[in-house]
Amino acid sequence: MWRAFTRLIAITVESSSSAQGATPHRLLTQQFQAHSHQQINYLSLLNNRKMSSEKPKVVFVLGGPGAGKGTQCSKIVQRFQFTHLSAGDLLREERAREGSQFGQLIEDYIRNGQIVPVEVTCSLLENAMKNSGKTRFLIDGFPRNQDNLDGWNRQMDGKADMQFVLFFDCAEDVCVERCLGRGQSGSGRSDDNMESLKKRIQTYNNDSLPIIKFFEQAGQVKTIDASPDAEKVFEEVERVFLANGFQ
Ligand SMILES: Nc1ncnc2c1ncn2[C@@H]1O[C@H](COP(=O)(O)OP(=O)(O)OP(=O)(O)O)[C@@H](O)[C@H]1O
Ligand SMILES: Nc1ccn([C@@H]2O[C@H](COP(=O)(O)O)[C@@H](O)[C@H]2O)c(=O)n1
Repeated sequence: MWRAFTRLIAITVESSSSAQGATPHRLLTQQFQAHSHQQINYLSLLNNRKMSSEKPKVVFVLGGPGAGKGTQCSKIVQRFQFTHLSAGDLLREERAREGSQFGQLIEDYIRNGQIVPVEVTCSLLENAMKNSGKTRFLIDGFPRNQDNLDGWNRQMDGKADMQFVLFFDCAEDVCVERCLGRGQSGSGRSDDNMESLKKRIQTYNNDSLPIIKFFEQAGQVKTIDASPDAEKVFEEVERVFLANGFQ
């Protein structure tokens, strides 16, 4: 049944432009919701370790595609005691995992620059948090839309303390240039190309920016100018972490 479902997804993506009033995302999500309930539990079963008794501290790291989130997270990990969990990396790992029931679904969403249903992503994040045995996390590229945010609140309620949102503010043309540069240097990513980038940027503007605005209104966003070189950007990042009590 699942194979039939994933085939259906591929067909849906191809043919959805002709479907009246139905975006590829809406169709993919509807198909996912209709079939996912019995499939999803195995992700929760992958790990039955308990989280450490200390409630984990979480920093959400957001910004446009290619803004430099991953680059800065590596620097934060070196300087402060944080564990970096990239939602995109976890999804790519799950896509590549032999026997994964979500591989094709994830690939379809990634190639189309759309956001994978939160049940998959949040389970991957929670499992990774548990597996690490650590208590300070940079959660990079999440929450990316309302579904991500609602899913996190549902699944992680009372299980983690969000400290702040680190927002890398970067002009669209700079983001595009960085992603294309990354593609040319052999990232191997199926979405570091102009066609996917247009969709990723659209998703970012339509779905991710409202989430950043929501956190901003709650006074939880630390905005960093991501346009200078990576060392300069990190000077600002370091200041934010020190000012928030991290050593
Ligand atoms: N401040 C910077 N100046 C110039 N290039 C940068 C800077 N930061 C990162 N880069 C380069 O830009 C590309 C994208 O960076 P990175 O992978 O960190 O972005 P990202 O925000 O994590 O991207 P994505 O959301 O697509 O995963 C990489 O090739 C990286 O080396
Ligand atoms: N919360 C998320 C994060 C990512 N994705 C998908 O992965 C793609 C790549 O993400 P990066 O952060 O590594 O750029 C992204 O375009 C989405 O398709 C997701 O679905 N949900």
